[in-house]
Amino acid sequence: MSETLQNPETIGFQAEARQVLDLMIHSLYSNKEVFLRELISNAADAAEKLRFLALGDEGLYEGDSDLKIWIDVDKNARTLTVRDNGIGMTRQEVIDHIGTIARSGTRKFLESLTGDQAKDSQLIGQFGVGFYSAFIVADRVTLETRKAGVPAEEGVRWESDGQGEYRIATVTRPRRGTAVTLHLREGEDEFLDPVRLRQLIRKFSDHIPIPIVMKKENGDGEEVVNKASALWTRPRDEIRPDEYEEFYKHVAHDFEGPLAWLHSRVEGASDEYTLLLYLPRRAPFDLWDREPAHGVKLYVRRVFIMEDPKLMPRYLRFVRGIIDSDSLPLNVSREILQENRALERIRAGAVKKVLGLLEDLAKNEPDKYRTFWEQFGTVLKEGVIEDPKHRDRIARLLRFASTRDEGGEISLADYVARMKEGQEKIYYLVAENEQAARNSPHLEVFRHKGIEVLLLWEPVDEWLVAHLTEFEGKPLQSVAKGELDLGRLADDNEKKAQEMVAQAFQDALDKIRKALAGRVADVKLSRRLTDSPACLVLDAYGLSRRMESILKASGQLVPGSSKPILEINPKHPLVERLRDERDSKRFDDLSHLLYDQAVLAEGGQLEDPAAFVRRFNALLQEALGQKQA
Ligand SMILES: Nc1ncnc2c1ncn2[C@@H]1O[C@H](COP(=O)(O)OP(=O)(O)OP(=O)(O)O)[C@@H](O)[C@H]1O
Repeated sequence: MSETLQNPETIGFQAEARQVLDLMIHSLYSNKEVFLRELISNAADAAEKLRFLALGDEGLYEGDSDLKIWIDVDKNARTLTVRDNGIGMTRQEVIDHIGTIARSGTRKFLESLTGDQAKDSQLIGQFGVGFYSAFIVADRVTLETRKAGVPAEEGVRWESDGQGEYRIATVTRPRRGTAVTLHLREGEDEFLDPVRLRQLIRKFSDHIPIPIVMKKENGDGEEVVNKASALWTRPRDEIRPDEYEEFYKHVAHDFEGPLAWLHSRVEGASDEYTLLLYLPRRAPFDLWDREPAHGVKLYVRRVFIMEDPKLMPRYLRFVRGIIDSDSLPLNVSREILQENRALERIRAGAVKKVLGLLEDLAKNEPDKYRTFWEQFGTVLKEGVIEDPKHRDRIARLLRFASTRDEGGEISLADYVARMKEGQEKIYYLVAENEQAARNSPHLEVFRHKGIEVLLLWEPVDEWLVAHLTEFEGKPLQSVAKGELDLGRLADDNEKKAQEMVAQAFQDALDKIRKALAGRVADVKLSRRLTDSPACLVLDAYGLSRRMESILKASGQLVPGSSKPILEINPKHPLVERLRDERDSKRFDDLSHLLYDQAVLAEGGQLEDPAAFVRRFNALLQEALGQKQA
């Protein structure tokens, strides 16, 4: 390396980078050989990107279209080099892609660490180890690169010891592509051993569709070490599970193996394509980002075209893998693809297959399905809203918590199968959080009568139930909206008794309405409550409070918010006390307290907490005073 360095610059990593790097080195040390997979994976991606761009501009090949990855060792210098003749990088790209370890989500990632090495190593894998895994075995890494199609003088050299900064300079590089040289740490000599390297390449990178080349043992020329054929083109029964798993780690940039996969060749009337699609074991950090970094990769006749999260609908955005089409034109651009009919058909086919895979897991591998649901259930729920065509299939895949089940694993089919004699509806409750759901006063009558209620508390659930109005002909009914309608489950004797009580409470109801004017739409006697004194109920079509606050938080205008109905339990001693209260000030205070505690029981926020405390203390003092007297 004797060329002159131009424009040398020393640049510091971001604040969190050192931490991420230290952690990676420590937590991945027991799997240190993964660095090789990561570097080869990047080199293969670079080759595939060039192959695609060269479809439109042959000149990018600079006369060399034989794409390869070379692995070289220099025993004297104790270096290992992974080199490719792929797309290469400009100086700015090196700064942006290689100089940036800490990307979106880094802080969240660091906060999620537990200090437990085994757990943290899984987390860091999920975060994406990539290029920086080189520092597990190297105390200095040099990267030289030159972008395809730019002059040789615009090469770049990047070097770092991973200690907080890197140096970058412009160099002359006649060869296009990237070479990453690892200056191995003391004791890492196994990575200078060609036999060991061959073994690792076959284990991790056999399926890489680009030839990986090493010098022959006898020093006589080069040889290809891997199979170098696209895995998905091989017959299913000839592919071992570990080959599927290694391929997943490469396409998905995941450190852990997949949860499940499907490999299928579709030969339709007008399209032929192959799907190799995977479900990850764990949700990635950017699952909730608007623009996730990764998605499914599209190939046309084995040529990589693009990686696009939009190849799958949003509610299946966790799916990874490849779609390889025989029928799309090779010279497609991203824009054309967005509107391509054939691609639309392929996407529709892929969605069906993924739903099929999920159904299969749910039926035959419930443990795996449980893992899937824990990681991605919230995302799948969006499908009910987003994909009306498959609403029924998706509804069958949903899992819920219920008043009968602590584990959150009830399917709608389970629920329907154990509905009570005479029960016509699927009852559910959407609450602020799990506790508020489980302890909600709205459930009292249902518990009393032994009717199961599904419990929901995720933000997406409000939308879910707005779109999922029925399942197998059974309407879904909120237990917190509208008149309590138990249909044929209602008891005639109870109805009569209630009419009698209503008479006795007429005056009291009027007075409470007056006391709470402006806060509630109405005050009624409750048939839902057995233990609590009061609860709030919404108009059958009104927006729930929670939906209102979600809409407000997302900056949307909420039309004149609908006030709730206060339902009171005439059998509760406090309510009886209120009915007989003659002091109008105390009557008012008690009425407000009933309302406020109904809000609190829902997990809601009081509009005027100070007033609540004042009233509450006044009554408390009175009660205590009475006791002392
Ligand atoms: N050999 C290479 N040739 C060209 N570009 C490369 C090469 N290696 C890395 N890059 C660029 O640097 C980026 C970062 O690589 P890195 O391995 O750190 O992360 P990644 O592969 O994007 O994702 P992950 O961290 O999830 O594996 C790549 O996305 C690519 O743009």
